[in-house]
Amino acid sequence: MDKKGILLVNLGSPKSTAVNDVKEYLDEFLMDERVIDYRWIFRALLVRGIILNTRPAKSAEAYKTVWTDEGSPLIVITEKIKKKLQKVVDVPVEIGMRYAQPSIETGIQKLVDQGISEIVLFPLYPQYAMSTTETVIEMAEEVRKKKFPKVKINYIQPFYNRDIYINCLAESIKEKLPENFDALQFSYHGVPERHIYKTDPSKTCKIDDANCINSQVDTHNAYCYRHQCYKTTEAVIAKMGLPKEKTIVSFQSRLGKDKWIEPYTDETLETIPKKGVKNLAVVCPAFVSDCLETLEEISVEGKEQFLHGGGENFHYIPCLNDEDRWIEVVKTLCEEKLNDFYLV
Ligand SMILES: C=CC1=C(C)c2cc3[nH]c(cc4nc(cc5[nH]c(cc1n2)c(C)c5CCC(=O)O)C(CCC(=O)O)=C4C)c(C)c3C=C
Ligand SMILES: [Fe+2]
Ligand SMILES: [Fe+2]
Repeated sequence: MDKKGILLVNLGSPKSTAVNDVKEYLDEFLMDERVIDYRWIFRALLVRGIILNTRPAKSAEAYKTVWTDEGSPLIVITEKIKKKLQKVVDVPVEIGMRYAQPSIETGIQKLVDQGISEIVLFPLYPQYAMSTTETVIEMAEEVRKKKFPKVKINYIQPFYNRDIYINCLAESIKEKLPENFDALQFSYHGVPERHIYKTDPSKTCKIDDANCINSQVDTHNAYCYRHQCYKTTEAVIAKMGLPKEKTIVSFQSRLGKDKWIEPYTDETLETIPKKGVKNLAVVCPAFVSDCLETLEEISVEGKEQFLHGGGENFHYIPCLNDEDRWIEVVKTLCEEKLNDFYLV
């Protein structure tokens, strides 16, 4: 019987808050053709000729505000998830990051060193996107073919609509919601709009905007990131018994001048107080672990934008992180794949 193991994959962080380390990380990240999907020469001109001249210093300052004694929150939390999962499953668990260290290759190597030849790889993103799930799988396959051709990898699919995840997220939000709030905002990481019309044609958004965001449309292509975000939202608020009128969906972290999927979180935060939303709770379900984008961009910058727009109380709801109920979900999703190895 082949020995099995689990690899949890997250996005990754710079190795320190030094500007040069942030620059190295951003170079690897933004030169990924699934993140900035221009032809190599145009991507290099944009990233190395423009973005990397100014962004690393700005991002390094932002990272300093969230960095902990143990390191980047994203890495520290992913390690905590690994440790808790390891206590409840009977196969070895390792972590790997799509960018920087520990890399996906390092994670696979650690499993192989323990005699493992069948790996369940879990991209820790609830919704599918070219710049998340797809690039993780591409990288893992590249590494596997080049360095570990005898290893089999079974990939966990996006779980944006799985009942066990929805129940877990709904319960977690419910527990953390303040007593009085005018609206609950779901802020998802954005992507350039063209990303949802791209990649493999079977994964492309094929319907108009209104239907894409209408989560009732079941015939919609299962791999549209925007649609999956609306599906997650709809399922969670149904589970919580929250009226749709009390919820807002928006997309954060826009970079550059291209059109990204709308509405934008920063603009929404500035304008909703004028529409009567004075007490706001915000949750970020594109992330399973807190990171720069939630702890700085939402909790600090987002709060300022909301207060500046006339808001009064801003309440950030943390990600699932290493909550026990989330570890149970991770365990279940991993065990499903460990058990169906021969069905793929
Ligand atoms: C074109 C640029 C980007 C796309 C597309 C993108 C998609 C995307 N990203 C995440 C999750 C995370 N992104 C994080 C940081 C981050 N993202 C971008 C750019 C794009 N992301 C940049 C330049 C950065 C670095 C920070 C900065 O300079 O602003 C993080 C946090 C990492 C950390 O160390 O804490 C996460 C997580 C998703 C889910 C996604 C598409 C759906
Ligand atoms: Fe990002
Ligand atoms: Fe769509």
